[in-house]
Amino acid sequence: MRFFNFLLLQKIFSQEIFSSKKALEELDKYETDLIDSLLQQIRNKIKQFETLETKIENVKIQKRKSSIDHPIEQFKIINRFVTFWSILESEMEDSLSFLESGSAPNREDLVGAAEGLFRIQDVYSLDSSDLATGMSLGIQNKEPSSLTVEETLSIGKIGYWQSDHYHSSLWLVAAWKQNMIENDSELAVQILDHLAISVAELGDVQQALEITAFLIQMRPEEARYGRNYKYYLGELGLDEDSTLLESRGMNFSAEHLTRPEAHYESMQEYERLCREFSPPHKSNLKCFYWTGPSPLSPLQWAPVKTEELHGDPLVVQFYEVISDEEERAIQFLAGEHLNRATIQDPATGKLVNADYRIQKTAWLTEFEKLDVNGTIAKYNEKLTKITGLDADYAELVQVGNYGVAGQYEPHWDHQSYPGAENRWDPIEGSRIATWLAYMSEPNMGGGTVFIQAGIQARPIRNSAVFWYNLLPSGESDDNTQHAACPVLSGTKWVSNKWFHERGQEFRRKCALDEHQRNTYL
Ligand SMILES: O=C(O)CCC(=O)C(=O)O
Ligand SMILES: [Fe+2]
Repeated sequence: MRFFNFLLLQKIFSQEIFSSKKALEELDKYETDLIDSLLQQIRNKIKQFETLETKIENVKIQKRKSSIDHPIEQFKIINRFVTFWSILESEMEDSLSFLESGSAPNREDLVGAAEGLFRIQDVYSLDSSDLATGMSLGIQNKEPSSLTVEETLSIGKIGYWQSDHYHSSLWLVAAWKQNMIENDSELAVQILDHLAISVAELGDVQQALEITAFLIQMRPEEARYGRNYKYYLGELGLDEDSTLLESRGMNFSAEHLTRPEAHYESMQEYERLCREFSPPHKSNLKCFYWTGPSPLSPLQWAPVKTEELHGDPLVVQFYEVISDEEERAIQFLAGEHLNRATIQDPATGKLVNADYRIQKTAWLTEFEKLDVNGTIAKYNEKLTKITGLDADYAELVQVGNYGVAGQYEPHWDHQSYPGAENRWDPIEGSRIATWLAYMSEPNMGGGTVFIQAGIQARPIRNSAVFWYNLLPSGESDDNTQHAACPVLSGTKWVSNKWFHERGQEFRRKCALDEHQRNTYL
């Protein structure tokens, strides 16, 4: 249409217009076409914008109904920024400055969010289909978040591209089940294409063969499926005429597939303890009001509600030791300093992200410019009064905020355990004790488990867990290995204070017996 008008226009303007009626008639015709063409273009744009409007409205409605505390919602928002908003931006022919700023989520965030879902489903034994179609996960007054088939498929594909065929199979089967209802053949092909390869990679060639048979029916023109089919037949020692040994119809499954071996020894125990939502009652433990480690440090703060969580190693939880205002202030101060927790790569010496720790941390000094009320100094002072250890001989307050399914796998806080390469700084000594305060309460998950002690400390707001990493002799207490369970839903803020050995000599006298255990606070 446009091209036609252009030719006509060229013809008209190659002559004088006012001096001939014919030229005017042609101009008139051109204008009629121009009007039709413009109206058509505007109508197309309106239709396109109406479709966009519906899409955006749907996101708006969905956001209102669901909570960002839900891990599925966390995946969805990152996915929207990586896929949806950027496409929308080009359709709107207008740029969304946030997307160009470089701070918008990227593919790495999307992979991290999908891996977070893999982690919580493993640790808490959750089924992919249940997660995809909506589980409340302790979030009240909001609808459980669910995924579209496309989103479930994209989680499966992320697993696939990460060569994590176990999780890709679980999510692709979930997508397949969802798509049985919607019955979109293009999506069906994509799901089965990835699923066949994933299950074959895990050794289930029989199922790969059956899936490929369906793919051949759906896309006979795709030669690759024929080749794969032959390959799987060969693997199974069957010839082309043999009928399939099993026929599960279209009920593909991944339940029988086994998860690859854990990559560290204490993983099973870590996961078991994290799953213990209501811990077994231990009758030999006490609750009491802790009135301070007298006589060296007489109580100056207040009697503290204390619960023994374990006797040896001694682990206690102090309740109501941090106020809401203090929590808010510390979270605010940490805000601008939060950085992804890193570890030193032993090979290169560079700081790198570690998958075993999904958390952002910030170190707070007593001299933060924005700390107008001296919150950090007062906090340190309080810790000294409660624990009897000198907070001047300790690291700065470390504040941590966990990300999607954030966790910290089993570790020791001190470095003098057997096999540790670098013992602690000879001047400051090792981390004698840990104060771990919970500054928010996740809806589900996010407890701290102690592997050898076999306990889970609940992340209860305003409370703190305290334990000694070293025996009174100064030797390492190897039974203090602990881990942060993945946050299943909600937000987890913690703050740590690591007291060092030096400077505590008169506050915590060392024992003469090398093996004496910690029996008092
Ligand atoms: O967040 C937790 O529950 C534990 C954190 C921890 O162990 C650490 O930061 O060293
Ligand atoms: Fe720790």
